[in-house]
Amino acid sequence: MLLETTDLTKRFDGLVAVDQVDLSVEKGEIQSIIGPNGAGKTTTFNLLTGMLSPSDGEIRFNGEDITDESSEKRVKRGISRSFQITNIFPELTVRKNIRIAVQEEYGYGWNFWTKTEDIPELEERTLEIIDYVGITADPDAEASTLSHGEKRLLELAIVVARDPELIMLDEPAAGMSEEETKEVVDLIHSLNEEYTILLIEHDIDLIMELSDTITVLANGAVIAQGTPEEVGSSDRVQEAYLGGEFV
Ligand SMILES: Nc1ncnc2c1ncn2[C@@H]1O[C@H](COP(=O)(O)OP(=O)(O)OP(=O)(O)O)[C@@H](O)[C@H]1O
Repeated sequence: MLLETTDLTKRFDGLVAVDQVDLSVEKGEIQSIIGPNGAGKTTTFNLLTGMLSPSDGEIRFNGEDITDESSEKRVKRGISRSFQITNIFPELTVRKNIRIAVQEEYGYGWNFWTKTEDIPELEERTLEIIDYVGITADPDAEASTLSHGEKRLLELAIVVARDPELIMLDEPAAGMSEEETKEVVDLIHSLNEEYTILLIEHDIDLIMELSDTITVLANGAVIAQGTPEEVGSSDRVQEAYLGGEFV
């Protein structure tokens, strides 16, 4: 198992946002975490990336206990999360945004004044990633000038640059047109040839199409886990979604 949690729990004062969640993410799969608003999806992601510390429970990655590790250490282990665009430096070019992540991965460290344009391996890797992710925008364009869809691609390029094993995607299709959503589906499929994917998403069609496994949360707890077919036919899931979506 690539990623596993046991009894993962997060309490905020009186509220149990994540309630004894057992997750198992297998190497090579696409797993989705779904659930109504406030179900605990984002909090679970924050626990997995180390942005929040659990109140209880354990997180293991490749069999090792990472429950108390820093976010940066988890990134080094290969857990990389795509935030909704917030990883991007808007005033820097597409190329520079990616190169900063490549630099960090290659151990050069970075600051705004480091001259790295002259290091061929960084430039080569940067261009390779632009090509792999399918960014068609001008690499020398300022990130702030990109369309929403292109920004999401840039965000993914930054994630890929950290050479992850597990890519965590936070609503990858949010704010995208139907056409762009199709492209995201294709991109996630092709990312999955190399990486394990864990995603949070509200778009049920996209989830049913992409997922090998779905974990459904409601009020912080797991109410169903299984293939899209299994989860879609669960009465508890139908109830949690007030009928509708899965029918
Ligand atoms: N820092 C916090 N302090 C207090 N309560 C919080 C905090 N973060 C989240 N919560 C609460 O925990 C519960 C779970 O929230 P969370 O954001 O994880 O749900 P979600 O499934 O991601 O929802 P959405 O689909 O709306 O993004 C909610 O009731 C939320 O109000």
